[in-house]
Amino acid sequence: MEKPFPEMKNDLILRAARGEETERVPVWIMRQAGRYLPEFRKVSAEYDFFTICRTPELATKVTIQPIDRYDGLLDAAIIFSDILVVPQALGIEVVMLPGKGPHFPNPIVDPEDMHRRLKEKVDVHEDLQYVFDALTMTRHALNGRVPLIGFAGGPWTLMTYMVEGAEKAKGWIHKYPEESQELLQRITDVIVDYLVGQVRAGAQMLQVFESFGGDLGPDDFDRLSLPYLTQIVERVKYELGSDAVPMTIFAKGSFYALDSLSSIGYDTVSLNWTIDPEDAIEIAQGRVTLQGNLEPSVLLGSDQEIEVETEKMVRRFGSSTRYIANLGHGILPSVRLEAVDVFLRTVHRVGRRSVAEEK
Ligand SMILES: Cc1c2[nH]c(c1CCC(=O)O)Cc1[nH]c(c(CCC(=O)O)c1C)Cc1[nH]c(c(CCC(=O)O)c1C)Cc1[nH]c(c(C)c1CCC(=O)O)C2
Repeated sequence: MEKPFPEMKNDLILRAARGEETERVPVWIMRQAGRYLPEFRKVSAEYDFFTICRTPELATKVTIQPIDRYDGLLDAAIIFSDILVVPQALGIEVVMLPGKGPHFPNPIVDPEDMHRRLKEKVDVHEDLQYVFDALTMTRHALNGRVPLIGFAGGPWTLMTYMVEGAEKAKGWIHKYPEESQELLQRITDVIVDYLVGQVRAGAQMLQVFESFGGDLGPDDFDRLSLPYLTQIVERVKYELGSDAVPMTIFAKGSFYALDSLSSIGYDTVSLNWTIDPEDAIEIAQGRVTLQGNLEPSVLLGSDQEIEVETEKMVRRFGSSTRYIANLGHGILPSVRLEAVDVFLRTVHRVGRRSVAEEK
């Protein structure tokens, strides 16, 4: 018998994602385990990025770092990993260049190359078991303090990386339209198994990062991203049961797709700062919980500015009970520790459920 997971002491974010009433607006920060934390920099000076991902003890440790530092202020942990572990599982090499980001030494150059090099059958329990182990270990170590979020990259975003960037990816969709759909489908199939495995291992909420969604215009998004994002949510919920786990879609910059993204089965839609809260609420019509969307560089400003901008954001979203506060993208590495504290405390202060009534 496996050890049961600890009882939850704070499930605010899960309730908000499902559209239930919450006492206050929940908050977490994309990339909250990262370089702005001195304790993270210490670990990352000692171990290579993917070594941390592949070592459950290390992944658990860094996942919990922000939860400890901002004790009682964050309402979720997100497992320390990267969206690029899926291309690795498909057989494509990825290295993380410190301070520069991901690098693909041998990107896929054409369909023939894809057929030759892409692994035909990926068994996520063989290639990505280390993520599942990290999730199980972290879920126990969190001891019910906050829910644990699992994640994957969106197919269009991963394809862009695998063929070496947006220009090449757009070249593919015009030069090799059928094989592009094949590549997107093959990536999607792995993502579905991967997300299902994450939930079985202990993830309590899932987020799909279609970070390069905004590179596509509305028509291309409908062809190259939306069908796969739809498959992901439908198939994961089919496998696990539709109430098993709330799912968030973050298609960064694809504000034009908010209506469709609100109607394909995701519980939460994460927004960046290119859409006004009022417009988002109007389009979403209560079908989904909205998450976001502070411009991350606000956290580079003074405490006072952070407080003003955060308060404005929470009040603007606040008339919607279906809201989770976050940044519009990942936290920047040069953000001060105190700035994060101000952001979180402001959400706690302004986001009490009286906000809606005050308006
Ligand atoms: C596009 C993307 C990637 N990775 C991810 C995305 C989607 C989100 C987004 O749009 O930003 C997702 C991701 N990457 C990381 C997490 C961990 C959990 C968390 O949010 O705290 C998550 C959720 C760790 C990481 N992933 C990376 C770091 C920094 C590693 C380091 O240099 O020490 C961390 C903590 C590296 C990474 N990984 C990636 C890039 C572009 C970079 C370099 C840019 C950067 O450094 O911020 C690919």
